[in-house]
Amino acid sequence: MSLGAGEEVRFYLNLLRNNWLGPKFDLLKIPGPPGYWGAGHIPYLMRPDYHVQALEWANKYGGICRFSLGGQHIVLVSDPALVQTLLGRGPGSLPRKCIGYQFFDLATNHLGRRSFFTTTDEEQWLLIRKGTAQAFSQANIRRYFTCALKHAQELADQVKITAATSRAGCVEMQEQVEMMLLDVFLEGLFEVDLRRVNSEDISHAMNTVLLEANERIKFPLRKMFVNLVSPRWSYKVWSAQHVLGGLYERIFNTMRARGVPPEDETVLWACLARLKDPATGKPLTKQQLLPEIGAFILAGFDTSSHTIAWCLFNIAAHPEVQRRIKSELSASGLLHAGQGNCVTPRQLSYEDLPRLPYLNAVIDETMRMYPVAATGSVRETTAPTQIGPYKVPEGIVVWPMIYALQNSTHNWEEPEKFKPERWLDNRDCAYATTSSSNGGSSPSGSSSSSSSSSSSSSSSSSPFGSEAGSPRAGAADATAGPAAGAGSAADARRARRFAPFSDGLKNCLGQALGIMEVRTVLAVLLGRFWFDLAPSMGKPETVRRNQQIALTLKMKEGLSLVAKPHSSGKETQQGEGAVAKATRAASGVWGRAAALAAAPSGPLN
Ligand code: HEM
Repeated sequence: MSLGAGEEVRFYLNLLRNNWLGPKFDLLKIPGPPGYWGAGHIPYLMRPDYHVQALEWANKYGGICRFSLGGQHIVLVSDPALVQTLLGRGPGSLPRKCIGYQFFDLATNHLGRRSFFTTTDEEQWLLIRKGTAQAFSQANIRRYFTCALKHAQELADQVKITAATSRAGCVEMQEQVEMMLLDVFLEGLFEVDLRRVNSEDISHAMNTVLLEANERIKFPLRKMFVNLVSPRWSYKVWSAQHVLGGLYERIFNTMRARGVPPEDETVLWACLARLKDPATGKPLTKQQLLPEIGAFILAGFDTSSHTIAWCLFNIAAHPEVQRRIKSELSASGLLHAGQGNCVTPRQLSYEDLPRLPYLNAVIDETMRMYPVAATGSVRETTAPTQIGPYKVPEGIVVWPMIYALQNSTHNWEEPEKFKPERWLDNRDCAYATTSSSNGGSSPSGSSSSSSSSSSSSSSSSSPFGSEAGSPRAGAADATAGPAAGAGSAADARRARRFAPFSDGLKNCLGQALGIMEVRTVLAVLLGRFWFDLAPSMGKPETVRRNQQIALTLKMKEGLSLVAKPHSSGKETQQGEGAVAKATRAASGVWGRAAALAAAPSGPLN
């Protein structure tokens, strides 16, 4: 599938038709902000945090509203029931067919070919999705856990050294975590020898290309001007594409050199290497595989690493939350005891991960407030379509926007507040309590109320993917193939107001891996360090204002934290005292837990 001009011609014909020719149905009845003649709302969206602007419109105009990028009309949807329908598997769902996705190809290959993530060819998507689903099975996630744990411990060692040698113990975490998870991905899923990879270069190249892709999404015509207006930037993007292309090619060559993998090998590279072109019956060619390798790398490290960075930000900004996490870790024997050289009483195990309900509530609340795929998942109408009470023509971009779904005042009470407790107090927190049939077009948000009546405790203790009633219920269970849902049929019918991994057939394939990585890295880091925001970050409000979309949501200036190892005795007086108290109080529990837990390889060093 090449990036042909056909796609763009179709796009501009749509613009013509939607603006001047052809029926508009109810399009112009959809409420929305006034825009500029010709440019529509582009000027409003040029800000780096354009998702915040979109949220403001959703709050003001309701669960369905409209704006435009030049002549391209966009219907922004944040009503949970309607989001569910649009992304779902049943009638009313829309295909992921939108010009915006083609810009991801900048990062996945420099040959101009579509990956299964961006293609409109459903056969290509199904071939890859189905053929690689096994790579994300429980057994494999457990296997990748070993790799993630090793790298998380190395990261913790690195943080300790950097904190000891830098001014005021400051460590830049966003980039560190990014590079570390790239290593996990390459080593765990592709079994690449990391000595031959410069993670820093790859990570910088990915960021450069994603920044450019992001600008093109907002202004598709940019491609024509950027070479003229900014040749130096163009060259930088081109070079970055080649750095990424070089990595994908090396991975491909390594895969081919390994030969045909045995049937029982289901790690990602083996699943990819086994794929056959349905047309020829032969293994996929280099041209076919490179974009797919790129798509997995693109999707697989930026997302998890920025989620971890946002969690660390929230934790550092809320000392009371951090103390509670420490006491939970302490009760499980996973908090550094405060003596010796950073030794935790026992090694973190895979089974521990779902058994840390408070830490997991912090992760869920962070993923609600700062979903890294904030601006996913975009869809497009391919025929006149009913969107809630409105009928819209073909070729309209419909945007069930994750950030607006999870942060709008019509879906949540006090959405701007960081409250991990909401996940503990209400096991149905991920779901809207009522669903509208009209798509919630009322600005008052009558479509779905956030008030929760249930107060049963949810200490999600079941393994990943089968946490019925948990935020991830209904998410794809990789073991069951592409379209499978792990939640009950009743859960699948309930409207979700929390979908950080998107929903429906094309939800996140790697979500079990992502969650495992986030939990593992946080448990290891928080077991060893007390984190404060570095003074250079300013107040938490400043960080919130400095959000940036570079396809994923990140902190514009990175995340600088003061990391205080528990052994240094440098924790803040308040923090240290409370943690020590919690540790003593929990020592009885820990004693029992330690006796029960079979620590596989003894204490950490
Ligand atoms: C916390 C971490 C992650 C988050 C929040 C996340 C979120 C998402 C979202 C929202 C989508 C849908 C995007 C759209 O339709 O526009 C998606 C797709 C995808 N994600 Fe993730 N993701 C995460 C981690 C991962 C990891 C670790 C992998 C590993 C390979 C991965 C692989 C994929 C793939 C392959 C797709 C495309 C699926 C398809 O088109 O069928 N993700 N992800």
